[in-house]
Amino acid sequence: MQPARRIALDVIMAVRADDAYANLLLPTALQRARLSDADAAFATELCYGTLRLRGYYDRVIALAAGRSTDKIDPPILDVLRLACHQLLSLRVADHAAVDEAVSLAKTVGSNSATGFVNGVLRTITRTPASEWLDRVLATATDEDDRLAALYSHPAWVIRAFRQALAADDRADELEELLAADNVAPQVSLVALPGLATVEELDVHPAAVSPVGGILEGGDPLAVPAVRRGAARVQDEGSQLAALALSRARTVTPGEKWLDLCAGPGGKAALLAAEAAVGGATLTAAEVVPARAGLVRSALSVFDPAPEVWVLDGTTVGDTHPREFDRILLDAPCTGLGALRRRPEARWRKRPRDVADLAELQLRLLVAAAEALAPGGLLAYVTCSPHLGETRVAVQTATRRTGGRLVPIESASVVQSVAVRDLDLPATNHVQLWPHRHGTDAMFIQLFTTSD
Ligand SMILES: C[S@@+](CC[C@H](N)C(=O)[O-])C[C@H]1O[C@@H](n2cnc3c(N)ncnc32)[C@H](O)[C@@H]1O
Repeated sequence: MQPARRIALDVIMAVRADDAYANLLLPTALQRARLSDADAAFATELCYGTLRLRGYYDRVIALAAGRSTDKIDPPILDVLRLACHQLLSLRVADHAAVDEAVSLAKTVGSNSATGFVNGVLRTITRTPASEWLDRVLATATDEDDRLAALYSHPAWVIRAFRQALAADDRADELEELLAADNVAPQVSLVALPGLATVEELDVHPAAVSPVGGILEGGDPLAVPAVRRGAARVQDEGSQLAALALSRARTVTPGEKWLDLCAGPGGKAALLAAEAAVGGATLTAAEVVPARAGLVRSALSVFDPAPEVWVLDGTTVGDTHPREFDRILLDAPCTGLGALRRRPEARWRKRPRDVADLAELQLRLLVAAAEALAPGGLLAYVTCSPHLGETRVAVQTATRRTGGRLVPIESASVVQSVAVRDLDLPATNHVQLWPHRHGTDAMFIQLFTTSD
């Protein structure tokens, strides 16, 4: 049995059974197995590809097996999904994919299950991949179901994306967005100002960020600036979000900045660098102690290192009223804007998560508003384009703060920071998109106060 397939199956099963995160589990598993670069790349493609396209493969499996996938033993279903990815997307030789799947099935199921896997996969191999697609699409009940099948997204996520795109007058870009979610992003790096330069990273030019670059393959730790903590892996949308706050206006030395939801510390590191260059002081807060530890380690490259508080951000208005000149609220959110880099996330989130998170986002926004000094700047950021977490949150927070929080035109700020024309619509906020900007779908709204 090939170790790449074994590792991929183990990770896929852990994601399903234990709510594990593939992007945390897989690198450790690969390191432990000491695979060659080629085998590690194969295991990664098998694992991420299978998790992403699970929705489509389940439809093929149901047709080939003649039964609904919830009637299939979950570990056996995982084996079938893994084989589907090889047969339908990677065009691995039929016999290799089927024989290896049967061997894997023996380790997780009964003899009859092994026969079942063999039978279902032989059925799949008898029909070309393009015809399976036609057959699956023929079963679609409506347009949302067709898109759900074709792009392997839950239908409720498709509806949320359609609404968010329509609100930006981009309704006709839905399929481009869904397709972009199924392509693994390139690795982008940020050079922390004052500690490293983009030139010394020796990488390809960034798509939009003035402090970023793109690493085309290879290990980020091979870049010396990354090894010494002066550069980090960071999505370019996140870079623009942090810079929108730090560069919206000139920094006055002595300004006090707060990153209210800082874990694991990516934006905090960029803000700390910007603060140090401008003579401001950053404090980072995070409610989960272990994540506050990650923030501390992200900030340990600075001397002096910014303070990190373990703090429930919803209380900051009471404990630190009118104290901070700039606040970043990178709110806990569904992460629907980062589906490219979190292959299993689309299947894990539920519509009710949006409602729970929206309430927390509002409480954090209201608290941040109270902690903001008169005339200060607040950046509300999510890596989700869901309107409930973006525009609706902004409108509700504006009301709930009795008008103290005043949205300011953010598109021109973000555009002025970016290195190329972002073609942003004339809206108050900024919504970035993977298919347009090559970034996660970050939402950015800057606010000031009315007093
Ligand atoms: C979207 S992440 C922030 C990502 C971070 N800014 C970065 O760039 O690395 C949101 C963070 O908010 C934290 N969080 C959730 N509820 C919080 C609360 N009530 N107060 C402070 N932090 C909270 C989560 O634990 C999570 O680490």
